[in-house]
Amino acid sequence: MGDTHLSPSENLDSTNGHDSTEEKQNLAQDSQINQENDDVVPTNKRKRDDDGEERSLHPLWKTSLCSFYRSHNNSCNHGDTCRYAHGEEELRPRPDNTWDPTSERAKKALKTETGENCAASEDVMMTEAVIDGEDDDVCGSNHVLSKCLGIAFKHAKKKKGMMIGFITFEDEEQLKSSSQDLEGKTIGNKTVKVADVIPRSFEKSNNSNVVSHQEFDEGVDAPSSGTLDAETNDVKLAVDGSVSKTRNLRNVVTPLAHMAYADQLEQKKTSLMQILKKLTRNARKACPNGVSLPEWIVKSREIGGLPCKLEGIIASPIVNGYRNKCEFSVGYSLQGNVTVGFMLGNFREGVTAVEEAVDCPNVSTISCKYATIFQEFLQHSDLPVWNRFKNTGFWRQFTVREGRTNGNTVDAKTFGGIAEVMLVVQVSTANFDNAQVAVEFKRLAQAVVAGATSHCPPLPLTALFVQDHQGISNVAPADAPLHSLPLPKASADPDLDENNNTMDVRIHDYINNLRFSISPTAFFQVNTLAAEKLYSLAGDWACLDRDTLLFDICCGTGTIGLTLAHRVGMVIGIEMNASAVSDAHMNAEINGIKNIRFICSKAEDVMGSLLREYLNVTKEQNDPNTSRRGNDIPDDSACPEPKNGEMASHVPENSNAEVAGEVQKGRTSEQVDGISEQAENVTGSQLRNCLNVPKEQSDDPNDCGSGNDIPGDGTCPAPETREMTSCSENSNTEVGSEVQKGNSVENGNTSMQQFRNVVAIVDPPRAGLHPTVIKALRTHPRLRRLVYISCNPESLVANAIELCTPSPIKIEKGNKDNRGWRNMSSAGLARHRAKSMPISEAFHPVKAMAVDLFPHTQHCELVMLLER
Ligand SMILES: C[S@@+](CC[C@H](N)C(=O)[O-])C[C@H]1O[C@@H](n2cnc3c(N)ncnc32)[C@H](O)[C@@H]1O
Repeated sequence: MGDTHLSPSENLDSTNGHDSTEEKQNLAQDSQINQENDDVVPTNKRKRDDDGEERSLHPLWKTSLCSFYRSHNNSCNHGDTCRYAHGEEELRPRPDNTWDPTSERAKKALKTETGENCAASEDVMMTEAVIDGEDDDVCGSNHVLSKCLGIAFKHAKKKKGMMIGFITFEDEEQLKSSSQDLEGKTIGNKTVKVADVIPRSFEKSNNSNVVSHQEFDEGVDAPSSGTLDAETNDVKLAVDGSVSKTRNLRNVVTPLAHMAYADQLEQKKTSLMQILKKLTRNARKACPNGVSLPEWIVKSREIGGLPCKLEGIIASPIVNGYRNKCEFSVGYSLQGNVTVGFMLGNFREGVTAVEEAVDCPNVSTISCKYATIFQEFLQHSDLPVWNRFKNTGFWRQFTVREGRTNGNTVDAKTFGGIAEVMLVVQVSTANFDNAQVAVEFKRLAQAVVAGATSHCPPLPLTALFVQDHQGISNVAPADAPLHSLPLPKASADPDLDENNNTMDVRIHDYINNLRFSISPTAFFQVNTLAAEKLYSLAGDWACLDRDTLLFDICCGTGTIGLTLAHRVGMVIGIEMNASAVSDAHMNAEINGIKNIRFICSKAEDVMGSLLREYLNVTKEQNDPNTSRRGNDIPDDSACPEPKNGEMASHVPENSNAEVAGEVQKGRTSEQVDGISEQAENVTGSQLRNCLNVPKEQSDDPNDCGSGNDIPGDGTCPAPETREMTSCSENSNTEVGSEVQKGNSVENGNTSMQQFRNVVAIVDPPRAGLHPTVIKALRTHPRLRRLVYISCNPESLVANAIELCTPSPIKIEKGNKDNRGWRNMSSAGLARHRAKSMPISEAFHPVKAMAVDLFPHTQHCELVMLLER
């Protein structure tokens, strides 16, 4: 699941079909390719604005890359910090508009293929994408074509499957000659095919109904020229060139707000049921010939085709003003006024109008008040607001994050329960004079403090940050520069202290009586009280006891693992966002929780290695009679006993190698554990070092040394992945040292203890789990129970298809039937991938439950228990 904050793109998902069929179809049309086993290079021309200014990219590209990547791989792997989601960053030319394969960056990127360190960055996206990809790779760039391709193909030669590259040309002539050069070119055993990218609906020039970007841009500056209806405050949108829709902000942001809450819940439940049925249908279709249908599919007939019972939907404890984080867009209203609010539509549809969020019931009173304060400030600012078409301007986005006191409920009418507020203003300082910027920031701080204290009672105000982001979309990378602005002391509010300008300022919230420290960019569930219910449910379904090793996959600031740590032997949290991991460490510390470790990495890069590392058991250790049991926590009688007999049949007698051997039967080494090449390269010792587990200790599961003798050099080995790099390098050095400090020293003695139950709770971003993670989870026989939490039921279903479809008796060689994958739904792609899953015992869906974290919207969390 992704951060469900009210970003323009996200809060509009429900109505603008972020995941809708319509979008999939559009995405599928991104290029005209439908080839099998060939490298295909869709082409496109670089556009110029009517004023002659060269646009850095064709609007089509703004969403195409990641969308394509997603539709192709069903995951873009970049989570909340995904810049591909908007595609612009990577599609922008480098400042010098060249890609130099001899540069240090390129060399470093290339080194990854040879097993050396990779300092992958945005600029090496081309190669990064190729490295990232697993079966089929996608890359895109409008860097100078030929050099890029040279590098990309060099990687592609070593990879299997199809590779796609999007290329932009300066002019028609270049397009033509390059296409001719490329068409039919062979690289290794692959042949390049060139195809045109199909423009999206609003870009089709022959469609007179479509509102062009230019028109809209003019509409923004001079409202009378746009297709605007100022009287009704509505905008007529040309969608797909034919359908005209009328929207207002309340309908866009909270489309269910007109319904009674009970009816909203009922509607969500009904639509979830429809989505869940796809799991049954697709797993049935994917069930290999000669393999009998699993019992859950057979029994699904008794429950209307559902894969398991949908037990119900848990209501949100509060329905209005529940959001603890709102990301407001900055732009112009339909009347042409500078406005802080939400966008009326999707940029992809050509909509940039921003309207105030006054009538959106999910937004808290405090957030609304701060949006108004900021809006009033902007209306008198000397610096311009961001222009989404020209990619120029200064003020971009305004985020309000709230922290509650323990035990209080959020009351939308007062500020009850909200004790802390953090404001983050996103700006783009490039092209602006430093001195002017400094003056403006000072004025901003004064305005915010004055606005806060002018209320009675004064609005809470804990910190004010500015985030400097030059990219085209507002989705800033995790390492975008962040500065804290000093808040002037306000006489009316003695709590506001001018000295609170350190970067350490955070807000806090409480879940299950634990205190969580939240840094400005870290993920935290937006509906805290409902999240509490979600985590409790996940914990109950996970059947935890002191003999449980819990993997908290995509753990964010550690909330799930930390709230459940007291119920298990040990938690391993895996999270790719460095500041979230840093928060997670702090949260463990402030709550005195020691049996938890956090790993700062993409799950796909470490999951297989971690499972091998932690589940390296001997027969004795696997024997229920000799394994350690927690005495102080009784087993939950509602939970089935782990099937030790079954485990024994999967877990070999002795070594790790034998574990692999068992899984390996009938497969190539590449398939073993389903670990990608790069993940395989993360060795046990590298992980040990990142976890600060000394070799002697981790090699011997019975060695319960104190871990105090860990050499404190604070370095990790040079790993293959960016995330492992992050343990030791560059911007993540701090986190690296956090990881080193972590809890592992104190808990070194539990690091390699064996646990009878091994459970994973996964809570991925909207795109779902990376295929490599799915394979790792599915092919590790000791993992018997998996609780899947998702705010995107479609991706849960897709991942569950892969986890629950029975293996064939024997993997068919040369199963390369990827014809038509471009038009496949996520479920269809999952079915396709399920066919090449290494032979392994499938999970089965046991039960599902919805938890409503997002009243008034169509979104909802879905939890599913999978067992085997
Ligand atoms: C939906 S949030 C869940 C966070 C946490 N479980 C919670 O409830 O607060 C998803 C988290 O996954 C992280 N993430 C995204 N892609 C990831 C990946 N490939 N590997 C590890 N973490 C990832 C994001 O940074 C984000 O913190």
